[in-house]
Amino acid sequence: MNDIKLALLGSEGAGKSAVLVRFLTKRFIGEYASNTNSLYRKRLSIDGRQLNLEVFDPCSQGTEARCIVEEPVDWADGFVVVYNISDRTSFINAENILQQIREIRIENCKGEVEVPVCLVGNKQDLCHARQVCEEEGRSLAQENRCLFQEVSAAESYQEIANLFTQLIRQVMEHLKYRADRRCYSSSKSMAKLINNMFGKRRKSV
Ligand SMILES: Nc1nc2c(ncn2[C@@H]2O[C@H](COP(=O)(O)OP(=O)(O)OP(=O)(O)O)[C@@H](O)[C@H]2O)c(=O)[nH]1
Repeated sequence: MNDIKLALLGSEGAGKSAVLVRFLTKRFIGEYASNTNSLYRKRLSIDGRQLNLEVFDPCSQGTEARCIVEEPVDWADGFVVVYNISDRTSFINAENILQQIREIRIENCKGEVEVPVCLVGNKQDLCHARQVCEEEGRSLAQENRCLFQEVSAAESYQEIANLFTQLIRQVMEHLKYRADRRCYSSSKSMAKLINNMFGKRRKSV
């Protein structure tokens, strides 16, 4: 059974909880308590594989502060960064968060910076009040090599489900790649060790 840990990041009120709850329950619930950190758990089956999904939805008051972002960046295997298409400030904040994810991963993961991320432009139903065009979201996602989708947690489920599924697939591949690399490098060190122990002796025979 795979364990997949995701973190939701974004401005206060961007609709992080709404997007997540839509994915987990197919329902839209208008209001959520926003003054606590929440950890959601669900068992899923994707491509025939059973997984335990954990999603951290941090209390976003003051998400701009780097210390709030740092904790989930260390913990998570993948990220969902949400902004509100009718709020440019939330888009600028999403841009900063993507940058912070990169910086913190560089600092903490010794160069292993590629981590699956999806950028979500929420509240697509408010397009009459749009402040961020879809193209801007797409190009920010391209710059950061992440998935991108505009959605409306209030009105639709399918796009959100597709996006999470794609992200979870990327996370599973990423975890496998990391495990293979660990395996390869430990078998390389084992080969080196064996060589050191026996190689020299063989030479002197
Ligand atoms: N019109 C519209 N409103 C939405 C949508 N998604 C969420 N909302 C509303 O936006 C407000 C904030 O939603 P939340 O899901 O609590 O946002 P959040 O990012 O988790 O907020 P914090 O927990 O405060 O950080 C609520 O009033 C939701 O009902 C959407 O797709 N369309």
